[in-house]
Amino acid sequence: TWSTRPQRILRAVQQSATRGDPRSVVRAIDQFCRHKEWAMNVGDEKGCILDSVVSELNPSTVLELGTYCGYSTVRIASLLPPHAKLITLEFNPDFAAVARQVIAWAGLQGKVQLVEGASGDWIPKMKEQFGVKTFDLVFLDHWKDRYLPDTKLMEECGLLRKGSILLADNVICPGTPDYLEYVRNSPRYKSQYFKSHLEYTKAEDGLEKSVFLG
Ligand SMILES: O=C(NC/C=C/[C@H]1OC[C@H](O)[C@@H]1O)c1cc([N+](=O)[O-])cc(O)c1O
Ligand SMILES: [Mg+2]
Repeated sequence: TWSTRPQRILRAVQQSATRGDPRSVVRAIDQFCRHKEWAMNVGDEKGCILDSVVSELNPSTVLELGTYCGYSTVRIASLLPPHAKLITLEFNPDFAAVARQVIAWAGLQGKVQLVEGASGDWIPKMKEQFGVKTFDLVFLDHWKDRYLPDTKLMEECGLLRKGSILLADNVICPGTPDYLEYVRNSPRYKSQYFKSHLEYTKAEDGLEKSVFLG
């Protein structure tokens, strides 16, 4: 087929969602992924858990690791207070190109900084490049074997403060066993598992919410 799945997701947004209406963008992607082609967005079920964590925390600084098509970027950014900022890292340039357009369709480009590149390269540069002190919330949804090394890197770079929240997708499916073991057994975190399902399927998955204790 001539297009890629992210490009077909973007087309679905442009055909079915209203410019400037984040909820219609989220709905268009969920409809497409539920009825046309599965894709690795956090999805509507886990997305509601994500929404409740963001709304309760009301964060000023958010880091998302793994943008993909921008689905969770739009969900998070649409709930942020006026001066809050969301930095989202994406390694794959084709995903990043689609995500920029999805975020723009939702009218959220003013709240979102999409950075292309590897999380391991960018995390040490967050302070100098983006004037970030610490993150109130980090949403981990990138390569599953990068969750643990990147969490340790964020600790080492002083990007987490007492009360910072890590919210991790896919801790059951595809699974992040080394990360789970770390945040559940480290005295520096208080962890909680939110049981759910793999996006658009009946398979079990869930989100792990971990508070950094400093
Ligand atoms: O690999 C997943 N996410 C990591 C994405 C990795 C790709 O996007 C970031 C990087 O550019 C890489 O090319 C994933 C996979 C499944 N899955 O069911 O296979 C479900 C999910 O929710 C996922 O986030
Ligand atoms: Mg995921």
